Amino acid sequence: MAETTAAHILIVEARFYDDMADALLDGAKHALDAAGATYDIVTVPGALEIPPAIAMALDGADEGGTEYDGFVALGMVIRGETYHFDIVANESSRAIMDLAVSESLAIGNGILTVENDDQAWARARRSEGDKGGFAARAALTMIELKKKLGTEK
Ligand SMILES: Nc1c(NC[C@H](O)[C@H](O)[C@H](O)CO)[nH]c(=O)[nH]c1=O
Ligand SMILES: CC(=O)[C@@H](O)COP(=O)(O)O
Repeated sequence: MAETTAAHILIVEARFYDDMADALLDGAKHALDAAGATYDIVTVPGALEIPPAIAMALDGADEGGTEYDGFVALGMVIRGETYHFDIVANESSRAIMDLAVSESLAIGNGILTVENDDQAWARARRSEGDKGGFAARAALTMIELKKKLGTEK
C-alpha cells in the first residue's frame, strides 16, 4: 500500500492583534500536529498582506523554493469607525478566494471579521470557536480532495 506523505503547509498569520494571533495560531498548530502535517509559519502586518504572501510563496516554489500542499490564512479584522474594515475584510477574503480558484489551491481561510473583541475572542480561542483549527482542517481536507480529484483524471 503506497505510503501517503504528510501534507506540508504554509501558515500565513497577520499579527495586527498579537494576542489574538497567538490564539488562532495555537488552534491551527494543534490541528496540524494532530494530523501529522508539517508546516512553516510566516508573519505579515495585517490581513491585506496575507494574499500577497501566498502569491509570493507560489512564486518562490516556481523558482525552486519550498512547495506547499496547502495554506492556512490566520487573521483578525475588527470593525473600527471607518470604512476600512470593509476594505480589509472584503479584499483579503476576495483575494484569497481568487487565488484558491485561479491556482486550484487548498487554502483554509481563518481570517475572522468581527464587530468587537468579545466576538473575536469567542472565535479565536481553541477552547471556544477554534477558528484557527477549523481553517487548518479545511486546508487539509482540500489537500486530500485535490489529491483525490487529481488521481481520478
Ligand atoms: N484594521 C485591521 C487591519 N488593518 C491593516 C491592513 O490589513 C494592512 O496591514 C494595512 O492596510 C497596510 O497595508 N488588519 C488586520 O489584520 N486587522 C484589522 O483589524
Ligand atoms: C479593520 C480596520 O481597519 C480598523 O481597525 C480600522 O479602525 P478605524 O476604522 O477606526 O480606523
